Amino acid sequence: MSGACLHGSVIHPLIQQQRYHHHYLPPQIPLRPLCLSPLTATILSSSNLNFATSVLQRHLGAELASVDSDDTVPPQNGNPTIQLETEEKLNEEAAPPALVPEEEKGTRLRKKKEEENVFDNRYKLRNGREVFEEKAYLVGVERKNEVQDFGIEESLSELAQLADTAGLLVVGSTYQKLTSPNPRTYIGSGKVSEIKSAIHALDVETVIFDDELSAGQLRNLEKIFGGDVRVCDRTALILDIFNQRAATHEASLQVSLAQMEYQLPRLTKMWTHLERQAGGKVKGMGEKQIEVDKRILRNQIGILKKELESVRKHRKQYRNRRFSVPVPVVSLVGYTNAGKSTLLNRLTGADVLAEDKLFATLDPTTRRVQMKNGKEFLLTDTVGFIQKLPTTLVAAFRATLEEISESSLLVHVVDISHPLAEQQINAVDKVLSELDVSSIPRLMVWNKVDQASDPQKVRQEAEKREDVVCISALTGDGLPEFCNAVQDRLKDSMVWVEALVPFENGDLLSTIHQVGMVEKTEYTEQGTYIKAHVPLRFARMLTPMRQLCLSRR
Ligand SMILES: Nc1nc2c(ncn2[C@@H]2O[C@H](COP(=O)(O)OP(=O)(O)OP(=O)(O)O)[C@@H](O)[C@H]2O)c(=O)[nH]1
Ligand SMILES: [Mg+2]
Repeated sequence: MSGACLHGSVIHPLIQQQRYHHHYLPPQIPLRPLCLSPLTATILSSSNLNFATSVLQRHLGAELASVDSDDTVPPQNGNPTIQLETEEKLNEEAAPPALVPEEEKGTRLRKKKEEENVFDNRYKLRNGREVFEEKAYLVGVERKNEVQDFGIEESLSELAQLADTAGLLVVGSTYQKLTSPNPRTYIGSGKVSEIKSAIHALDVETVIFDDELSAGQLRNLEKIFGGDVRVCDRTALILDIFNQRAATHEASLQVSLAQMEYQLPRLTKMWTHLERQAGGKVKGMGEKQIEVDKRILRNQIGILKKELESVRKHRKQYRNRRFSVPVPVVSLVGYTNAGKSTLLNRLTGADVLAEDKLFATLDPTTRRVQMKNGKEFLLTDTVGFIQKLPTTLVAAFRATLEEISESSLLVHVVDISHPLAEQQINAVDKVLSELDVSSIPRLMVWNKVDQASDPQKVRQEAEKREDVVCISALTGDGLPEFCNAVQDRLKDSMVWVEALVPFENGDLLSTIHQVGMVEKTEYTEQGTYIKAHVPLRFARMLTPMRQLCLSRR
């Protein structure tokens, strides 16, 4: 199967066994006439059951797609699974029953039962969904003559974490030092043979490369590894996690779009499949079909983009409404697993999922932070970043990340206890530079100080630096200092005013107290005299009163 997806990990073994029939991930989008070819449409997971069922029924015909009532594979978690009756299965059923001695039948049954038990044990609950724990083998390449922030072993260990988050069981890994990747197989032929042996020895089902592979490389490697071994890359793995995690309509749309854009240049497996089926005679047919599929996918991408545009408009309107009360917006950004959601939860009592997994958050969540001094700001939690984050993914999430570009302050949350904290900071800076947010003031927060090997030393180091606050979102340590630092930074983005506010403008005065930084209040006969830092729009509203104030002097 094509390296474009790992979705097989979320469906039952009957479908697993037909893996080479799956070509790309099912878009997690509402029902619309997606006319993928029958072979292409055979990707199913319980999460998009309706979508998949309808696609299958429409394109395979109702007799080929049915909700599974097969008692050998019980529905998982109450979610019905879909069983595909592929050509092989239909042929199998058509064949006359062979005569098998009773004893042999018993042994076969026992063996089947044992196999089923092994399969059963490999169903795991990940991201709130049941997944089939495939055995994965990781492969990386260290480029000679190139200085990388993340060493190869560190990058592979992060890849293992990603694989674990996706619900795979990592059984081994390897890497190779290369001057430049092999255009056919990415790695050298010796390494390919070594991996092939490992595949057999360890029963590997998926080989994951730490770097993005071309369609040709994916195809060649799958051919060499043979059987049902699938090959995929880091991007496909991240997309698979995003697919599992997407909880809202907008996130689903964005993930679908990113998946389709990733799959478009990689639509090759169908061709291979048809070729394999008919000994190359229908090669032309396969090629034609791939063109049809590409066209369908392109149309689908267009529809998705339009739909995202409308969601984006809606979000903008919502943001504009929110801005009618101009509470400053502070966005939390940072490497995945740094503790952004934990910080938001801690400060606002929100209930955002925070867990020791990568990419726990996909959707931005905004909550109001009320400080002890009565001041307020809005805090937005965003999707985490990671090294080697493909530009297509950053682009796909641009709509969500627009929240970041419209904030008054970016708080960069760092897991300071992580051995690669510095490299993670660089990776985040790199993504931020792609988002064009360089003009927004930033504050750096060193989180998880409680977990650092020498918390005291970390605190001392932070004190030396002006732009860093040390906290523990988990224990609450340093949070008052964090809020003060946020206020100080926000002040920098405001306008300094001295104004005389007439008593009849009492509402305005209280809003200024709420959103601005008032340094002096004095009650006079003409009104309230204030000295404050206020957001620009308030400075403009206060203009006539500022003149009043000047004439008072
Ligand atoms: N020891 C310790 N653990 C923390 C702290 N802050 C967060 N964590 C843990 O770190 C893990 C990740 O936290 P999240 O808040 O989900 O991280 P995130 O940055 O939102 O991650 P993504 O949503 O994946 O980008 C969780 O297991 C938290 O409990 C901290 O200050 N100290
Ligand atoms: Mg989070």
